[in-house]
Amino acid sequence: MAQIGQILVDVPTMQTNDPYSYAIPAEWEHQLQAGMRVIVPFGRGHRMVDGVVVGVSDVTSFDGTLKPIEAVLDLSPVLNEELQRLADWLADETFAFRITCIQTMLPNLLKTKTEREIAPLAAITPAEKAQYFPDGEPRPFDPDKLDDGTVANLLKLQRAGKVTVLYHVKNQAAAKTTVGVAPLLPPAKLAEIQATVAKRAPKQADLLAYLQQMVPKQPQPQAKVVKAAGISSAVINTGAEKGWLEKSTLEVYRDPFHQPVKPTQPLTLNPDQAKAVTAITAAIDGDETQNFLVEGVTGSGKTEVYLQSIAVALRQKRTALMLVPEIALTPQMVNRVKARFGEQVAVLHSGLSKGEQYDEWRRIDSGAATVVVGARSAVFAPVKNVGLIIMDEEHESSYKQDETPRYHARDVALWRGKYNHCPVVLGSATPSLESRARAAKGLYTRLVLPKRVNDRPLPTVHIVDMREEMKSIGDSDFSTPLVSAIQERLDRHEQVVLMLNRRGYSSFVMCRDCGFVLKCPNCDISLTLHMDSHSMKCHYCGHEEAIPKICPNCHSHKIRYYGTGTQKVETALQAQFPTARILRMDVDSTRRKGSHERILKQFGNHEADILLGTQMIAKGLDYPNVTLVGVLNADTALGLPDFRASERTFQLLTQVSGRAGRSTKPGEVFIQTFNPDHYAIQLAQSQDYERFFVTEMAMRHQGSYPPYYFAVQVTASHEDEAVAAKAMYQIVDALKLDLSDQAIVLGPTPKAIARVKRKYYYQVVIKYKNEPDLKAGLEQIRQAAQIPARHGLAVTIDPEPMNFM
Ligand SMILES: Nc1ncnc2c1ncn2[C@@H]1O[C@H](COP(=O)(O)OP(=O)(O)OP(=O)(O)O)[C@@H](O)[C@H]1O
Ligand SMILES: [Zn+2]
Repeated sequence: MAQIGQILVDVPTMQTNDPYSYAIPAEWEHQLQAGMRVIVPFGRGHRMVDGVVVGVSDVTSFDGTLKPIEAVLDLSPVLNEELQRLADWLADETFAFRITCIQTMLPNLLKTKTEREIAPLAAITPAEKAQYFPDGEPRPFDPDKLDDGTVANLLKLQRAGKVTVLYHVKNQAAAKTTVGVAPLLPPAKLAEIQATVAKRAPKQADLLAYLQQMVPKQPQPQAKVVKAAGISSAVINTGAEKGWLEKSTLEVYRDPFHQPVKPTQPLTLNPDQAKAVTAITAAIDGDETQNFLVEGVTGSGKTEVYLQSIAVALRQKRTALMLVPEIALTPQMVNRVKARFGEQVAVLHSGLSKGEQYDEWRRIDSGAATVVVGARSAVFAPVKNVGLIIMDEEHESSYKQDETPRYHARDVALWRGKYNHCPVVLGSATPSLESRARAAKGLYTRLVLPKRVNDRPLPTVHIVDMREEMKSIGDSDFSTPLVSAIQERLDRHEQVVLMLNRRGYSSFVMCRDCGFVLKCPNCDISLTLHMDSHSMKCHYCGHEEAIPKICPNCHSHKIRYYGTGTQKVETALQAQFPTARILRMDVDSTRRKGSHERILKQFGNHEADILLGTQMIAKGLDYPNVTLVGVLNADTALGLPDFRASERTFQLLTQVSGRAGRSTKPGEVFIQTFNPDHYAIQLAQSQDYERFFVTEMAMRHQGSYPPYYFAVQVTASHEDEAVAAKAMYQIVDALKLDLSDQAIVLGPTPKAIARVKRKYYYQVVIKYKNEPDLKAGLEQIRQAAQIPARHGLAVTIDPEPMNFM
């Protein structure tokens, strides 16, 4: 009996979305499993491409045309059964290629070309070790270069847990290294030499003294040795020449969360928290899948509810997955989880090197890590036997992926909850309308934490009408009441958080004579002035050019800056409060790795009085000394042509307000706005989520928007505007929608920013209640969009657009 493998090849096109059959070479028979990666010849030219096994079946004989699998990259599946099913579902849901979905789910290291080694494990017998690892060291593993018998035997050892396969990135250029120093001689010997050189070369004696108290074979960074021993690096070189010490290359571990954290014990829950934990516990124990929406005001202690629920899952020998919006912005949350659960916590985030990511992934896959914390893509972590999935700040739009596959982590979490028979807990102070509406329908059980812990009050929120303020403060960005509130805090040594939703120095540059605005040559967007780099930048494509001194259009010298950015406000703020220590946090100040954490840590240590930032400072911060929050421009989002503009504004204002007065000192908030009567701003003032929900739902109903309607956004882009537009009209025709009452079509229209990176974007938004043929229709469009005749035309389908822009 022979076997054939069903292989999805890594060639994301329509024709290859279904697996191809390949003959399984004899040595891999009954070894090859679904979820393993392979290399196969593809197409007429027999070009070698990567692929993933999705099925294996027995056949009596091969059809003569079947090509054989060229090589097998894994000894065991990198995608377990659950993740394989998830990939199928994901491809279906998001109109993406199956191979693209699989690639999205794997850690980066497994996506790149890697070198493999096979290494002995403790369980190996001396005889086996002698046979396969003659020098006792791991050996390169390339099944292609080994004879079939050896491969088969190594596979057997692997299944018996006696060997393991290690992956190395070929290009380790990204790894940060430094010079390490370790003693080569035992301490007694070093002491002996020290005595002989003490008079003649006191610096060498110092080095020898230091080396004696080092742990053998544990290199320390050279810089550290130089400093601690009080010597120069020339002395280290002498030591190396004389054979006292050995230099080596040390990899610097760059995980900002690797610092040890002080362990914490569970807190005594207040009655609302206890009720929530009890309900979640019952669902972890129960057979039916039950999902929850934890709606808790800012500072109500949601984290403690999560942590104690995770503990319940762990006690049952199950695992837990916790999603956070963005790891870099939530170091406090990661530390809290680590402080409670220690070594068994794995953290997945983009700040890790590929190797570190892969190490964490493997700790999860092997079951060594039982609690996983990570941002959006961590929802694909290979945790098994999941007992609980938590999604903190569930309303955050960063949970939705903006590129293919356009998935929402919430939907993936719900799918995995069902698969694992475990509850999904969505938590927020300001749940998304979708989630709150589903809770109202009974799809989620609502758990409410209506008060802050220890009955601390919510902050007092003031609305500042900037239309009035402008009369006295001119074009300053700070209203009179905000200025005196900041001064008060500085006098009392308390801390201030200021939010401004625009980075850069000013918004745009305009000529006062001819009205010319400097725009990006590639995109339909004006360029932003950046003072730190002394240039004009496009926030969409990264285009950068010099700041104009005269108008490029009319050559007038009256070219001026308009609008406000974080850099400009920082300068103005410093001028107003010369002694205040200010930290700025925006995309520009946090470009370097680890800078988010550093800024937040500095602020947490009260090394600064004011933290000024974009909306990235609104999330999760829990600093007891912050008693004042100021929002400089509450209106930025309100003006956008986005049906979620009010929701986003309400959420952002409520979240950022929630940073004030979280400990014993009460908090105060000033919201500067030109729309003081807008309901989103008024209700953010009273921090009344329920009223906002009811009001906004009425608006959505009136406008036939989600969550009353489902929506799909189809986009076509091409360098030629006419091609993009025409494609959109053809697509709408082809869909044959029932426009009588089930579907509403908006467009085709150019997108809000019609041109990005030299391509024109046209879109259509289809809102529908129940359109049974829509999915099949869209699937067809996806296929039609692949026709080579339409070269350069890209069609994308977003099944749950975050906005219609
Ligand atoms: N039962 C409790 N007893 C005492 N302190 C508690 C208790 N629960 C939580 N806390 C403390 O209250 C503070 C606020 O809790 P936490 O940060 O979890 O709030 P949150 O609901 O997540 O708020 P936000 O949505 O604003 O981030 C924390 O410092 C936490 O340690
Ligand atoms: Zn641009």
